[in-house]
Amino acid sequence: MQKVFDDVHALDKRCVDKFGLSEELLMEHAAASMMQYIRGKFSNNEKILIVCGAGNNGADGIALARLLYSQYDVSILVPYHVKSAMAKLQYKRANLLGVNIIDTLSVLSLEHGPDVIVDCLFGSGLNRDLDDESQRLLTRLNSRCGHKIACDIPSGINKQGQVTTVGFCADITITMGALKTQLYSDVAKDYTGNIIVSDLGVHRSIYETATNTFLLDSADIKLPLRIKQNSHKGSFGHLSVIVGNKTGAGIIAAEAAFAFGAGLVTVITEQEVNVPYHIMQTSILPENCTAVAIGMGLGHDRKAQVKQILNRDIAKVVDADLFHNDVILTVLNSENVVLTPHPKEFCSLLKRTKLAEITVVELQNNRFKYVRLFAVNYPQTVLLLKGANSLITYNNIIYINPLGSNALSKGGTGDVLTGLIAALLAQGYSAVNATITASLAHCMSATNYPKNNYSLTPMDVIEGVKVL
Ligand SMILES: NC(=O)C1=CN([C@@H]2O[C@H](COP(=O)(O)OP(=O)(O)OC[C@H]3O[C@@H](n4cnc5c(N)ncnc54)[C@H](O)[C@@H]3O)[C@@H](O)[C@H]2O)[C@@H](O)CC1
Ligand SMILES: [K+]
Repeated sequence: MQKVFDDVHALDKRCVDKFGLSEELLMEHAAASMMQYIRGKFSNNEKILIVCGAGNNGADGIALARLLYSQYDVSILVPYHVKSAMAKLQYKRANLLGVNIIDTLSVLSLEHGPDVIVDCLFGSGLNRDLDDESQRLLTRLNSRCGHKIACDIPSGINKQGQVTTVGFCADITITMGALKTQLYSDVAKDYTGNIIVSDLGVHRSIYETATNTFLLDSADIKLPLRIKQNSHKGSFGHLSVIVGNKTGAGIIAAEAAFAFGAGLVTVITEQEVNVPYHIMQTSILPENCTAVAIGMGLGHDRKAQVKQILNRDIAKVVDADLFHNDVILTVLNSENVVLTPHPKEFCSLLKRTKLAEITVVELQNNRFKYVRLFAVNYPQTVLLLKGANSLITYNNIIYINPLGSNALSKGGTGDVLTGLIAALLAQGYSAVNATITASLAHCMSATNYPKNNYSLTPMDVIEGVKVL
């Protein structure tokens, strides 16, 4: 788990005030870390184009050019007059050294384009929409071949993680000091490439302060591996899955839960459904059940039964249709409840809770803002907002799961996730731990899937969690 920050300006300032570092020293480290990355990957004399803006993001790039000069065939493209004091200083140094400085892309030959393009146009100082010239430049850079590195933040991604017009499409983002939330908006996922952090003169653990946002990784998974031999099916919980009108959703969730370790799984249904032999079925909730999954394919019937089940003091995952029903309000802020909405369902939840009345576009543009709003009002409820980077919140902390894959954009994969979370709740995991592990397992299964990414089925995801 790594720390993530909304803004690192205060952390930069703290380095200067508390540890006596200077802005120049921080910048030297930023440039050196990009140099190290390039040296580790590219041989001498490769062609490197560094595109530098007027502020300190540009200054990082100009300093990088100085460090790479003579070992590589370096050019810096400076399309606007440098403005910040550091950019002016770095520009003067690069000039004295004889670095090739150009002001337009067209002077570079198309046939022998650069092997590496480093984007240092805008970083954290982007404070307005890109003008036509910057848009054209970024579009042309994106269309060029070559390994693409973004310095700090891909140009065009704003503070909220939105790309309003064009953004630099990087293979890797080398971000300065610490991870930033804007790099983990859903939109940003198509621009950042891999993300690594550069130290800025002190080790990252010293640079970073306290935060309430964390980035999950595969090491955070805690699989329900069985330890004790002296066990029986009851040792691993009994999950009830409420099956609704669309019976497939509940059956997929039940299958997923069985594969993820639940000792017993029963589907609760008023009609006879076709389930595998190892899944039981009945019409009322068994007394000994240890968790419930409800909402998937439910439709809007059975209101009395749904209310009764939601009122039972038992761990539950609530999904899908229930976010469009005021009955959801009865479970908010009770312990051991996990909500797993997709963006449209989350908008409905926000409306029902009277926290906000917004469109899906507004939500997607401000995912962190609205998840935090929910978290502040319902700190005891675990929320998992689905997306390219799913956000999980509990107790005012946000966990980002960046491992999502486009292969999961398929009907039925959400039902698998519900089943995985419910399986862990049934086995006694806390709501937040169940959600973190299930969400990671779901994504890791999709990532490990060996066939083409368009072909993944919910059953493949279930198969994948068996071999993590
Ligand atoms: N503050 C520090 O101590 C450090 C800063 N560093 C670098 O400095 C960067 C931030 O530098 P700045 O605050 O100077 O900001 P930037 O360099 O990101 O951009 C600011 C400049 O771009 C202009 N600008 C903003 N939006 C624009 C738009 N849409 N179209 C045209 N021009 C636009 C501004 O007027 C300003 O001239 C970080 O991203 C990082 O790369 C690093 O060197 C590490 C240390
Ligand atoms: K940049």
